[in-house]
Amino acid sequence: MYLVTAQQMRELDRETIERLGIPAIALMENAGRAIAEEIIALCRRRGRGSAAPASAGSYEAGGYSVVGEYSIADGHAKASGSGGVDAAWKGFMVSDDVALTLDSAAAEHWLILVGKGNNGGDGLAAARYLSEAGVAVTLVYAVPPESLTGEAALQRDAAAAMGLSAVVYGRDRLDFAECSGILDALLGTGAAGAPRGAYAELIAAANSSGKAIVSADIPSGLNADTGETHEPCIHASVTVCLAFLKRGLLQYPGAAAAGHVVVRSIGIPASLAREAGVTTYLLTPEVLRTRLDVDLSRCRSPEGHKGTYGHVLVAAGTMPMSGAGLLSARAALRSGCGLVTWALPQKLLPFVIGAAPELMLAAVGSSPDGSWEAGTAAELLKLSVERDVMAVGPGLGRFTGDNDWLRRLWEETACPLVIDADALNILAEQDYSSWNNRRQPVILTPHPGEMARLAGLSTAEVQHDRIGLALAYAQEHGVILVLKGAHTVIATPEGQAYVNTTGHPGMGTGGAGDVLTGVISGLLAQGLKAVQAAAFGVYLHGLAGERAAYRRHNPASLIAGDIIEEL
Ligand SMILES: NC(=O)C1=CN([C@@H]2O[C@H](COP(=O)(O)OP(=O)(O)OC[C@H]3O[C@@H](n4cnc5c(N)ncnc54)[C@H](OP(=O)(O)O)[C@@H]3O)[C@@H](O)[C@H]2O)[C@@H](O)CC1
Ligand SMILES: [K+]
Repeated sequence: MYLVTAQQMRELDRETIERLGIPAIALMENAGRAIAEEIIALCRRRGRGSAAPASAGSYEAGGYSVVGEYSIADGHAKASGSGGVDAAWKGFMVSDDVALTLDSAAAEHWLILVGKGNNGGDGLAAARYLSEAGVAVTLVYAVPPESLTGEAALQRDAAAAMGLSAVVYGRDRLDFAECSGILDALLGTGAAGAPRGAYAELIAAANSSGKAIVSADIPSGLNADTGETHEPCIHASVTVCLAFLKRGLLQYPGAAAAGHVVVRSIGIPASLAREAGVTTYLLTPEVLRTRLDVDLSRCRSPEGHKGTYGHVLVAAGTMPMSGAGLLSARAALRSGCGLVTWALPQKLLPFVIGAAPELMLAAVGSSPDGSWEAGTAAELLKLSVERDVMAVGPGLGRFTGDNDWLRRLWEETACPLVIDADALNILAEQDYSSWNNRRQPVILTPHPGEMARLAGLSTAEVQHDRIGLALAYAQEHGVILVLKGAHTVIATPEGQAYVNTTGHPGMGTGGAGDVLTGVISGLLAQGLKAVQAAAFGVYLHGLAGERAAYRRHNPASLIAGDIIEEL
């Protein structure tokens, strides 16, 4: 599933209209119908006492979900809002337009908040379809209807010709308490800055009404690219995103404001996005399989042995943070690699022997306090010769000469490197673009604080547009970047980005990142390419976190070791 910016969306709209010759009004009709169908589906679910959309084709994590029109389970197209028809043959049958049929329509009254642009036009089209389904609607124009132009004006006239009731905000009486739901069609991808005037007042009133809100395309007040929420911003139950998923709907806080996101086709072919060079994707099983060529079954050869599945070297852990190394090393084992060697300061050895009997231990250095030393680089380089990947950083601490230490590993190891935690902090002090001889890929796995140090930004600036930053950093530095946090972003030096939605808020616990480092390293050792290992590792780590959270009486009890056990 593609992720697009507002600018890319405008270009794809234009391509569809100008090159394919599909009239803009047809796209708007499709959008209006899709929105109406999702409102009816929401009304039905409310009637059944459930607020969540159907699960077919949905990618869900921690209360956030994206629902597509295609089932990821079987690859068959499924209309996400349709109710289904009895397939058994009972002679000649005529069925109604099920997706636009609502038994409880008489109990519904929706306010349609209409903005001046095409987003408002989508809302007006949706209002007609809802009215046809028997739902009472009242159009609430944010601006005088005469100021609408183009397709939105056509929709205004069609709604008026159908006799739909309409009020103009600020001129006519309006009572949110009288409605059963609100369609937010105020601002879409053409919005600029914080909502102004009547738009701001309507958004604030809608939010405080306590009614269910469905947003057309994006919640009004959201920056469609960055996920920044302006003041005010609609807090939707459902967002019916049109044609392609907008980046801002996946990035927090926008992802929280959007509620459940349903992506609906409106007649813009996906092939246009590919031709236009859109290279940002939602990380789904389908994307893993088809774009990244990952074998999701993780099939193992009947003739395989431990040598078949690769050998990870983990350089990690100090006396006060030995657990970080242990978690990474154990996670690498659980990811399916054949062997894991944990290189650790000599002094730690007696304390960790037996902690995970499956691990091989390699004591390095001779510091009396169990910290790392610059001289261990030579020992690690020797160890790395027989290994397929080196993971460096978890629980490493800082030490004299650590800059040169990391530089040697970077320049002299002949295997892929996964760099995490304090090794990232070391890197942040370097102009490592001048480092040489790196032929094998490097994967950096920063959390937002580490990313801030790497990029010379504040954490808030990192979080402002995680996708944009990850893409820019990975391309500039020639690394695969795994920007951790809610909806981890994986960006490649070639300019692709994948946004993951597996995971659970309970995973915000010490050591969860160390586990991820181990998983990615273990997958690399098994022969996955760097981008495959990074993306699949993040995806599996999130799934394991979800399973671990659901096993607990309360997800807050989740600890990093639980994630390893669910891998
Ligand atoms: N054929 C197509 O293109 C298709 C488009 N589609 C739909 O169109 C949407 C994009 O439509 P759009 O480009 O017309 O912009 P849109 O978001 O409706 O609003 C822009 C208007 O709002 C105003 N305004 C701006 N910022 C403001 C603010 N902060 N506070 C207050 N007002 C503000 C601004 O007015 P101005 O200030 O310039 O007078 C401007 O006129 C897209 O999200 C999708 O829903 C789909 O149906 C597919 C086919
Ligand atoms: K909207």
